[in-house]
Amino acid sequence: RRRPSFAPRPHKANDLLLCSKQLLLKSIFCMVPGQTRMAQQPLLSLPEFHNVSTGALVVTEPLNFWGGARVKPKDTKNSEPVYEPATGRVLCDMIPCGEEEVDEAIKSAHSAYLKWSKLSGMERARIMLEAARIIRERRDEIARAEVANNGKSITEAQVDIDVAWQCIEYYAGIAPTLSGQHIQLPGGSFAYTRREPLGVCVGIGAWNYPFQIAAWKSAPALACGNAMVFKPSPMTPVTAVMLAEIYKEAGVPDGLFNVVQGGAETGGLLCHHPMVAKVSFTGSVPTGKKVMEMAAKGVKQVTLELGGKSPLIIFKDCELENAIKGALMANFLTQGEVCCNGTRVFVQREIMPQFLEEVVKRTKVISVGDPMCEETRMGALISKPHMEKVLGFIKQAKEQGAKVLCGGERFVPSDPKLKDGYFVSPCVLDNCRDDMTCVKEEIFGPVMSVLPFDTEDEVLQRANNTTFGLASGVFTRDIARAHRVAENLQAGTCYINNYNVGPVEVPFGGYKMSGFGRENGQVTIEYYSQLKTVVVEMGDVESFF
Ligand SMILES: NC(=O)c1ccc[n+]([C@@H]2O[C@H](COP(=O)([O-])OP(=O)(O)OC[C@H]3O[C@@H](n4cnc5c(N)ncnc54)[C@H](O)[C@@H]3O)[C@@H](O)[C@H]2O)c1
Ligand SMILES: C[N+](C)(C)CCCC=O
Repeated sequence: RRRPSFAPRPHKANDLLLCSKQLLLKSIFCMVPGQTRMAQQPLLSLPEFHNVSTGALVVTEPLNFWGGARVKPKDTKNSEPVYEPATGRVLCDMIPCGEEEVDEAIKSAHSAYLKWSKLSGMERARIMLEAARIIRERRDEIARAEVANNGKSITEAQVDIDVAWQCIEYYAGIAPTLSGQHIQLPGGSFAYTRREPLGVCVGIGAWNYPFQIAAWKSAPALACGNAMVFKPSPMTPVTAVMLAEIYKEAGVPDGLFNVVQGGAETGGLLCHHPMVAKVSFTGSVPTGKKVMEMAAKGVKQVTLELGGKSPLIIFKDCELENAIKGALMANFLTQGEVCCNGTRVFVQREIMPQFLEEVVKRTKVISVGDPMCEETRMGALISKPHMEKVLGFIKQAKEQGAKVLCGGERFVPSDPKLKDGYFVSPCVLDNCRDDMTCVKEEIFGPVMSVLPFDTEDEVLQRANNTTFGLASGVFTRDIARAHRVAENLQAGTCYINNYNVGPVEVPFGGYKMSGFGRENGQVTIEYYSQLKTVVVEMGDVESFF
């Protein structure tokens, strides 16, 4: 399978016929490649996602992957149902890996690491570029699987998949440039440094960006010559294994990127395993602390990408139209389930009425509904308990004195198949104070808390008055103020006159309890490699003894 990079996949006549038939019937049936008629058996196995619609997907194939193939779970007794957020229907079972399976996956990764780490950066890059190309080619089927599993809108999922292949492409570009330093020493002696891989790295993911997180972790790891065992969230087990298959198809050695399914117990087995050199974790602060503790026992390196409660500061001299768009982007992507969301929106008092009027008007018209539809802008929350938690935060906010300007309720779309979906109408809260729970805690739902402020000093102090430090944002036309505010905000990212843009060239990560280490950008190479110093004596040994 070697097509020129970025060449579109050639359509076969049958493909076109089947696609148009499928669109006409608007239903999902099992297709066998090359067949001219559709079988009457409802789908679905993973390779046939192309036109999948909400409520139609059932995933039955094994979701573990090591040794270059999908692996059936050894024991199904701890199996958990995984729900499709838009319908509340069971999508598949998540069957956690036990000790023996985790050990097999890690050993498989180690044997691949021994081969992969001996390749040159150019050789690794070629394979990674091929993986990026395949993801690009299969963007829509991966995005559809992601939507079925996560509930976000197809438009956003497509962007997530694009970011994933861009990330792999970016680190493929960096792989050949990894190099050390040459240091001259007296008498012709010298030293040099080598940037070497760490070995087997573990990636543990959250459920909000399942495929993208797997790419953000594996791309720099593989570029540096490591192997990876990745554990997705038990709520989103479906798409990481697609990435594993794509890496395999691109030509990585069997075992280089592996997927084990499971929750806390499986995560613990990974963190404790003696053959693991590093754990890169994305998730909540409490779990991050546990991961760090477990990794500390084996003195393993750790990257922690944790939660946030980020401030977005809107000064009265801003370009208001952009500030409003920025506030919407800062709060409502992925149903508000985004770690770096700017959920504390500080608005300078003089422009508060115009800001609120416009932001509420636009929030009310956000189309919430079937996430597979191109027109939908907000899908369903990840789970019923999570939806209830978000609604609980809104109820508590009202009790504490906040005023709901719009949304904040369970939403039941008119389409009957979505009646049990986990939809919440996007919510804007006014009359907020810094001491309210909705302003202090990460809600991880479509809830924007708006807070008035008067001066720059005051807002900086309030913006920084949090244990989190993932992201921040400022809207102003005053260039000096923008950079001054960026300098003084205690956060790993500060967006000036925009929010939630995430090019893969740009490092991403937290300050304070939002974690440490970085993903994306050149700097992440340092988190997936170690530096060896080689000292070369050209003369005789001078001994004191
Ligand atoms: N900073 C970032 O880049 C980023 C990105 C996405 C999500 N998040 C954060 O993630 C959180 C939401 O995700 P979540 O609910 O999946 O988080 P979570 O902490 O509950 O779970 C994250 C992952 O950790 C695993 N896990 C749970 N207990 C474990 C243990 N004891 N040992 C090892 N692994 C364990 C889970 O199975 C899951 O794969 C939010 O706080 C959000 O802000 C951060
Ligand atoms: C919204 N961004 C910029 C893609 C970041 C997503 C990171 C994870 O929640």
